[in-house]
Amino acid sequence: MILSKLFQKPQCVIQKSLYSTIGSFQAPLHISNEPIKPFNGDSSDISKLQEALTKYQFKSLEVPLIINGQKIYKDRVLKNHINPSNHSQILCKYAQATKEDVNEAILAATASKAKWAKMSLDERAAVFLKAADLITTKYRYDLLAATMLGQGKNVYQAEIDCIGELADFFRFNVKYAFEMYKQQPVASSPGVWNRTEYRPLEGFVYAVSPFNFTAIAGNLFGAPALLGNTVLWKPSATAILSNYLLMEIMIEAGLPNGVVNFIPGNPVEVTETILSNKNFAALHFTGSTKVFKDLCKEIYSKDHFREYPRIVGETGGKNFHLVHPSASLEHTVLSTLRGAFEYQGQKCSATSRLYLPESISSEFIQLLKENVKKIKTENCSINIKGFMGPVIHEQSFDKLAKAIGEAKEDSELEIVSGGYFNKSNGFFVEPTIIKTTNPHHKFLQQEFFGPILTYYVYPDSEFEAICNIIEQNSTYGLTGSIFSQDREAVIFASDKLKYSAGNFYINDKSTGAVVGQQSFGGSRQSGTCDKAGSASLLSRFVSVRSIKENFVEITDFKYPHND
Ligand SMILES: NC(=O)c1ccc[n+]([C@@H]2O[C@H](COP(=O)([O-])OP(=O)(O)OC[C@H]3O[C@@H](n4cnc5c(N)ncnc54)[C@H](O)[C@@H]3O)[C@@H](O)[C@H]2O)c1
Ligand SMILES: N[C@@H](CCC=O)C(=O)O
Repeated sequence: MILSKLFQKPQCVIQKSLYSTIGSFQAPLHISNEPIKPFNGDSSDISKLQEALTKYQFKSLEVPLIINGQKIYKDRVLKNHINPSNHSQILCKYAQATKEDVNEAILAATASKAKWAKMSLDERAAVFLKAADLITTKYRYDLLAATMLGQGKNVYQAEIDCIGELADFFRFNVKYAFEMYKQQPVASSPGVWNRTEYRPLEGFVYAVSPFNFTAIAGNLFGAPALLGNTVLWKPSATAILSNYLLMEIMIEAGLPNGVVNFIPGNPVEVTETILSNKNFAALHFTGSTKVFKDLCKEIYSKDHFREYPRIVGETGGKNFHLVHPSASLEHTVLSTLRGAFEYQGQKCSATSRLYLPESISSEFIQLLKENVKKIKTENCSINIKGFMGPVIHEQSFDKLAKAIGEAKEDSELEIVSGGYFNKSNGFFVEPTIIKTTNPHHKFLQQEFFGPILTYYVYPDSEFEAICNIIEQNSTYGLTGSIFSQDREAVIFASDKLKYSAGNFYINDKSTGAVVGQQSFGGSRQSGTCDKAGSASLLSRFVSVRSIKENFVEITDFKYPHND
């Protein structure tokens, strides 16, 4: 159907602008962070959530591809999205895109581009503001349930993700886009008028999203689309349920057909087809460092693209908590527990390495162990009050079990708490604390992406030396925290660790960036540091054009100095 449209006889008529603004608009003034529900007693919230959880557990949904607004399911290879808390439960079956589907999606993105790009920002923004309102009202409990069931989150982790952060991304991106459009030349010479245009990129954007945050998936397709780009979105195989629901919400919010095309599928095959098209203009990726590096290599190996592709990637982390002897003990212990074990350590920002001064290390670890022992790994969709659920899939479970097995054999490592795992029902790994005597040990450098916290004890007198060691071992550069009541120590660490963390926290845990408050991202092996939740990220998806209009006509080619 789309192919025939594309090859109709071209009509060189000046297409009457369908959209013209007769007003200069601004983003709604009330844009602020979405309030987070505490789920600590309001029975109506909890009963609505439980109703949604029941609905989605037994819905056995069929998830189609969505290309040019058309749902495609029939005759496609189907895969299961299972519940990681109860892996015998299939949450949905989803269609896998074929090569032909991907090419259809490219045609749809190409065909819908002109109209979407020609819409004024306020028209495009309205779709995302509407979506944010649908997310935080009509579909709030559905999205929570889908994220809890499909990605193994407890209700609080789901609430800060698929409700708070997702709505914040959509709303604050609108605010940032209007502010960006307002950035105009600061001068025009006499008889000249200079303007700046923020064109969308000339081709289509490829969005590739991770399993662990529904919000990140929304931002990966949403930020480019808001600016007039059209997108092919490949979701993670272990986030299908929530991601499909989000796509449905976007359609209800008025997203025109073809602007975002939902194409789950074999990531290698989907990518290969996309990168073979010259109109590929940008990769918007979040995921592991290895995958991102492979994608970059593949993109750089090709020279057929019409424009230099923009590559925006947020990847792995090995985030530190550095504790100074002056730190407030209980606050630091509890912050470390949250940073390391909330969402089972499956945050790119999770605290996975800890540096303790000798003078407080025993008391610190004792208090940490006492609190960790209160944590039960369980199905947090059944026990709404649960703290810790499963890891996302068997591959992750086996990787973590292997690491724990290695720790038991390594003379430089000692498991001081946890070390247990069981995948008979769900992929459950206990919160595990490991001590190392080697400040350069690989357990202090390698990302496990699970509930494993490794710590090293340093002599109190060697605070500066440990800062140097942390800097030296920071192949990643995502997040990090200093806990200290000593201002000079904070200043020293902040300076010495300037490039060890793109998000640097003082007396707070290494997770939990909030859109509009701490834009998120890091450099080194953690990504391109384009800072999700900021105007700088949006700038990566526009192709700026400078316009100079001259009102004065010349009457001679000579310049004043010519004779
Ligand atoms: N820096 C950040 O903001 C951030 C946020 C979330 C997750 N992460 C990182 O992501 C990882 C966890 O997420 P994950 O397990 O979903 O990551 P992943 O790299 O396994 O998958 C991410 C996406 O890449 C796709 N993919 C996998 N192999 C591919 C290939 N060869 N070609 C094209 N696409 C491919 C997957 O299908 C998925 O959609 C961790 O390393 C974590 O640190 C980083
Ligand atoms: N932005 C989130 C982490 C996202 C990666 O997984 C945080 O700051 O905790």
